[in-house]
Amino acid sequence: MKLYSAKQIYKADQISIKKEEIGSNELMERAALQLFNWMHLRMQGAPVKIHLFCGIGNNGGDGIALARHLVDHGYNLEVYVINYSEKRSKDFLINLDRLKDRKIWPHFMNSDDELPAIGREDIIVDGIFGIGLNRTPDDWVIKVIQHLNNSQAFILSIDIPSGLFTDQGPENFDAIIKSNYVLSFQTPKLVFFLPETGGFIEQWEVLDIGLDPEYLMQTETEYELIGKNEVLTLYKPREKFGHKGTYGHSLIVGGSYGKIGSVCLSSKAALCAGSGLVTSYVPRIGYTILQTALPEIMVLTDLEEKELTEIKFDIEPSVVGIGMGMGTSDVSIKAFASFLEQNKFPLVIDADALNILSKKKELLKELPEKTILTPHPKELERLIGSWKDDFEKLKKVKEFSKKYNCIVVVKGAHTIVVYNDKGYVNTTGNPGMATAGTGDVLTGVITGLLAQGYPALDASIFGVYLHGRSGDIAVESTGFQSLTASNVIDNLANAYLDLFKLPEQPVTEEENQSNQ
Ligand SMILES: NC(=O)C1=CN([C@@H]2O[C@H](COP(=O)(O)OP(=O)(O)OC[C@H]3O[C@@H](n4cnc5c(N)ncnc54)[C@H](OP(=O)(O)O)[C@@H]3O)[C@@H](O)[C@H]2O)[C@@H](O)CC1
Ligand SMILES: Nc1ncnc2c1ncn2[C@@H]1O[C@H](COP(=O)(O)OP(=O)(O)O)[C@@H](O)[C@H]1O
Ligand SMILES: [K+]
Repeated sequence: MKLYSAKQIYKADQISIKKEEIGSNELMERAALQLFNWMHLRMQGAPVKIHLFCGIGNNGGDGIALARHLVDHGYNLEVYVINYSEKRSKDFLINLDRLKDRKIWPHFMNSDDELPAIGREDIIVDGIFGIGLNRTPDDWVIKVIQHLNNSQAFILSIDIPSGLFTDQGPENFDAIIKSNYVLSFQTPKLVFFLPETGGFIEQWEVLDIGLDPEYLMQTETEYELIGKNEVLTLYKPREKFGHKGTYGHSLIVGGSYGKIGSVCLSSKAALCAGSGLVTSYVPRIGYTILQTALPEIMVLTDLEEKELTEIKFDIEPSVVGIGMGMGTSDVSIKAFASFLEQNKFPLVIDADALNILSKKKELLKELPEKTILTPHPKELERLIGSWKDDFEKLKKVKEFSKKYNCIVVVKGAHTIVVYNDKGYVNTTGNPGMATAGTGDVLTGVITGLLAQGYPALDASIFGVYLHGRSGDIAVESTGFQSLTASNVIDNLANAYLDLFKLPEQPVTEEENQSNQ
């Protein structure tokens, strides 16, 4: 699913109005009806108190139009207009008049007005600011927003939590509504998925207001949201006459005294992702451990007992996944540097190998094209330097990707795979995965996919999705706290099977009767 920018949404808006020969207030009416239907389906006329807070732009207009439908259906409603500007939008005014025709007078709130009492069992609808926010709200509006956040009532936001910019980082985190549910028009917004701002959205859903499909389809976006539909097109089925050679040979290089487990995890993950063969390359101390833990895997060892001192092998792997548990001692740095200088195989680079690249940036030019780097936030910071907000971070990652022609997997709750100017935002995974070794598993999965012939970008996007989906299936039986990296590997099989499971279909009346 494409993630459109505010500018693109406004454009879609204009094109739809022109093509369909409708007024902009008709589009607002569609939005309001969708909002109303969503609420009405769930509330079924319940007499819960609804506090509807509107701004004076089109987000507020949506709110005022929604108010009319709620009143027409007998809901228990209080409407407030936050008067933060004199410039009321045309469609806001049209809808305000329609509401007044029904003898409903909103409370117009200015900077000195007392804030209304809100019960924790009430519902707040937030239509203060939408995608038109272009500066931090005034202090008194921030106080209103804080008042709503502190009320503990359920907050339903129209389009986007008020106070959140659509395409830039926040300047003041106190100025943002903490939404329990966001009903977003036509497209979710990128900020819903970024670490700094994602916490302001508990759940979201898209409401289709019928913006011009042709424009939406033809328009390229900087970011795409990756779910099952997107990865299904990447999946490569196995061939009847395929053999283990067809599915490639992964070489996993890493480990040091006390950190051989990381190589076990990556190696097993590569195997379970479908790599035909897997060899692990470790210091000698790892030999017995790997041979005992993973009988399917071949093992090569360094001459040194406890750390890697030379990365040399006489096999021809399809891909090398390198760095987990490797350490950054002087000898291992040297080993990695001379490996890179001679290497001709595709690479997936993780953990200490990333830290070495950060220390010795001159090595970056040795990376083969489309090398995949999988940094967690700290590793990323070492690699590209610090950032002021998530948008600057992504900008820097894109520059880095272009400069070194590499793919950067920015790990997090919503991992973003970045290549050149484009970002792919993952939707699978859960907080149970914030546990030791899940990153090693990801490196193994991506390496295993590359070995099978997936192009590097596809392997990264699909690998991140599968890894998260395995974690989601695993957590159903482990719970968040007890999920381990091994559980993620054990469920890779289920994640693959899940790709082809159809969503549960609603049971029809006849089927229901014939089952009785
Ligand atoms: N195509 C779609 O998806 C459809 C979208 N629709 C809805 O429209 C919403 C966007 O509406 P919008 O453009 O009128 O902007 P909105 O967010 O209501 O802000 C209002 C105005 O406030 C101002 N302003 C900004 N920051 C400020 C600040 N800090 N403090 C004070 N003032 C500030 C700024 O004006 P300025 O003062 O800069 O001239 C801005 O224009 C969208 O989210 C959706 O709900 C639907 O109706 C149907 C179709
Ligand atoms: N809250 C979360 N939601 C979803 N995925 C998460 C969350 N926290 C961590 N993960 C995933 O778990 C993995 C952790 O990787 P990393 O920090 O490198 O762990 P390690 O170094 O222990 O292997 C990443 O793939 C990350 O996306
Ligand atoms: K809003």
